Amino acid sequence: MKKAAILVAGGRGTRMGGPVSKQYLPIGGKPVLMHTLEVFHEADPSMELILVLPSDDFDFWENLCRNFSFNLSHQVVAGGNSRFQSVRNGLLALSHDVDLVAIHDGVRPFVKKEVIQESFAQAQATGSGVAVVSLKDSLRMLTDDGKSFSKERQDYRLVQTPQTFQVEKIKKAFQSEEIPQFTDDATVYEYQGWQVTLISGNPENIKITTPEDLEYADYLISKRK
Ligand SMILES: Nc1ccn([C@@H]2O[C@H](COP(=O)(O)OP(=O)(O)OP(=O)(O)O)[C@@H](O)[C@H]2O)c(=O)n1
Ligand SMILES: C[C@](O)(CO)[C@H](O)COP(=O)(O)O
Repeated sequence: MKKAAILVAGGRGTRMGGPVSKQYLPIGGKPVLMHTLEVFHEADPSMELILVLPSDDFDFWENLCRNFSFNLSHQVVAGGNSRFQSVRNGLLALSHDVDLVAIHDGVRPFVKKEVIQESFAQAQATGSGVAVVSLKDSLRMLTDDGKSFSKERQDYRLVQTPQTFQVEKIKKAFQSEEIPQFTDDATVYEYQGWQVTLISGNPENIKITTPEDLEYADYLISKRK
């Protein structure tokens, strides 16, 4: 089974702020995206790697790779105006012989290679493998009249990436017209009437979104050394 990964990094990181988009910021002395590409390569060195970036950033990324002597082979593809569109562009760039594809946020560098491997195993067996984690806090639902009521937290999961699929099915799913509910790839897949398979993610696989996340990312990297 030939595998590929699409790492989406076509966003602008508005919640992080700052002059440089978050996917290029250094953690542990190296840009976030280089960590993410490396863990996918470690999970399976034969995996095809596709990196989706804003087209304005192509030269910037090439220079970063040169400055960091980053030689891991990958294909760069132009992103779209939404995450959905960036994923769709990545899917269109896959080689024709790829059977399974992991879709992953480029700004989640702390995914464990075992989670990536399990997501591929489940996708091969069932069509999909979507990383989720349990909630640690209690949960409340807000009502229109300004009140709230508690919900059973064991009935819910927080959804991460990777979200891995059989290529034929996820390509078909992404032919749908985009709707606001498509905040992740599992939702696009499910919209076809197909059930997704959940796998256990790793809790430290955070989506680096705000400046506090970057501080936590630095802490996680420092613990590895
Ligand atoms: N048009 C877009 C928007 C988002 N993404 C990617 O989807 C992932 C998750 O999105 P998010 O964390 O929201 O990133 P941004 O859109 O960059 O952040 P913000 O919403 O704060 O602007 C990121 O790796 C981001 O680069 C993308 O590939 N193309
Ligand atoms: C795909 C995702 O990371 C799963 O949790 C999430 O839905 C992305 O949301 P965002 O609003 O694009 O950051």
